[in-house]
Amino acid sequence: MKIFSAKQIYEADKATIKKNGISSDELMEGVAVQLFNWLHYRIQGAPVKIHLFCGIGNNGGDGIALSRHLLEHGYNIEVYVVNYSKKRSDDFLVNLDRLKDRKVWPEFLEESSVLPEIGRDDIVVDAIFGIGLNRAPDTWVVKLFDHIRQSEAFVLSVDIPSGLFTDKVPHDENAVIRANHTLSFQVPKLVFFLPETGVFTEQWEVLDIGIDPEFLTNTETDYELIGKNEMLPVYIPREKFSHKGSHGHGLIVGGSYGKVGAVHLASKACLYAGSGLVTAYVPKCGYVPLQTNFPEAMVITDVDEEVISKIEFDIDPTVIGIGVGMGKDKRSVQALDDFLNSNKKPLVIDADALNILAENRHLLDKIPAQSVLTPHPKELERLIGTWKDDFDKLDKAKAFSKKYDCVLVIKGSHTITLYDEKGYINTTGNPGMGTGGTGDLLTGMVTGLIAQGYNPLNAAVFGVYLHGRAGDIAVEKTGYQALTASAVAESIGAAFIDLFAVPENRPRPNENDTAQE
Ligand SMILES: NC(=O)C1=CN([C@@H]2O[C@H](COP(=O)(O)OP(=O)(O)OC[C@H]3O[C@@H](n4cnc5c(N)ncnc54)[C@H](OP(=O)(O)O)[C@@H]3O)[C@@H](O)[C@H]2O)[C@H](O)CC1
Ligand SMILES: [K+]
Repeated sequence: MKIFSAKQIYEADKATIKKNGISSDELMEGVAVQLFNWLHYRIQGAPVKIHLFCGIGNNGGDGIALSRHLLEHGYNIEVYVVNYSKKRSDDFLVNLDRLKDRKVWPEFLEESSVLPEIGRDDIVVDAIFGIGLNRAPDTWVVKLFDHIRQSEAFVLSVDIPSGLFTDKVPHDENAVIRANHTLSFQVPKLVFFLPETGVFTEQWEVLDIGIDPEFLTNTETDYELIGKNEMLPVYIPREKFSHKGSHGHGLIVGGSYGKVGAVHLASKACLYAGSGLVTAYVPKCGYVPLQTNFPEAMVITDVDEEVISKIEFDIDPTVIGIGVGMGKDKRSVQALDDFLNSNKKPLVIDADALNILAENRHLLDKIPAQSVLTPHPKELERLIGTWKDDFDKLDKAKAFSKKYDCVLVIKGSHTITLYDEKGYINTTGNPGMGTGGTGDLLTGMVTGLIAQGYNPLNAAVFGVYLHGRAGDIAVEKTGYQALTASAVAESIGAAFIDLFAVPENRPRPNENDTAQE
């Protein structure tokens, strides 16, 4: 799903209005009906008090129009206009008049107003600011946000939590509404997925408000949200007469005394992701454990007992995943340097190999084009330097990806893969996956996908998706606390199968007809 900027959303509105021959008021009315249906379906006419806080622009207009529908269905509403500006949008005014025609006069809240009482069990609809926010809200409006927060009532935000910008991090975290749920129009906003700004809404959901499909299809965006629908077309089906030689050969280089398990996990994930063959290149101490515990893998050992000291082999791998459990011993730094001088194979670079690159920056010029780098936040900081906030981080990461022509995978609760100025935001995964070894699995999976013929960008985006999905499947049996990387690895197969699963509640052909008989 594409993630549009605020500017593109305004353009989409205009395109829809023109193409469908409707007015902006009609578009807003459609929005209000969608909002009403969402609420009505959930509260089913219950007499719960609903406080609607509306601004003076179109976000406020949405809230006022929703009030009318709630009123007409007998809901217990209280409407407030948060009068933060003398300006009014046309559609806000039209809807305010319609409400007044029905004998509802909202209370206008100003700086000096006594704030209304809100009960814990009430519902607050936040339609104060939408995507038109362009400066920090006034202090008295921030006090209102705080008053709403203190009430502990359920907060439903319209389009975006008020006070949240679409393209920057707010200076004051209290100057943003804390939403329990946000109903976002047509597309989610980028800020829902960044660590510093995603915290302002617990849940989000997209409402289809009928934006022109042609505009949605034809407009390129800087970010895309990645779910099953985006990954299905990327999947490369297995051909009937293919064999292990057709699915590539992944080589995993890494490990050091006490950290051979990382190579074990990465090699296993490489194979489970579909690589035809996998070889592990480890210090001598890794030979016995790998051969004993992982018979499917071939093993080549370094001349050194405990560290990687020379990366030399006489096999012809399709792709090499390097760095897991490797450590930063001087000999390994030299080995990586020498290896990069002669290597011509695609690379997936992780963990200590990234740290070595960060500390020996001349090595970055030697990585092959479209190498995949998979840093966690600390490793990323070593590579790109510190950042002011999440947006600055994305800018710096994009510049780094461009400079070194690499696919940069920024690991996090929503992992973002960057390449060629575009970001792919992952939607799978869970907090249980913050446990040792899961990063090694990702390295192995991306290596395994490249081995089979996925291009590096697709391998990174698909690998991240499948990795998270495998974690989501595994956690259902283990719970967050007991989730291990091994359990995630064992669910990689199920993550592939899940790509083709039909949702249980989708009616099968003629199922409804039969049910009526
Ligand atoms: N396709 C869609 O998604 C649709 C969305 N709709 C809704 O429209 C809003 C956006 O509405 P808009 O009127 O453009 O903006 P807001 O309602 O967010 O803000 C209103 C005006 O407030 C001013 N402003 C901005 N920041 C502040 C501030 N800190 N203090 C005071 N005033 C502020 C600003 O005007 P200025 O001229 O003063 O700068 C805003 O214009 C969207 O979020 C949806 O809810 C449509 O209903 C239909 C389609
Ligand atoms: K809002």
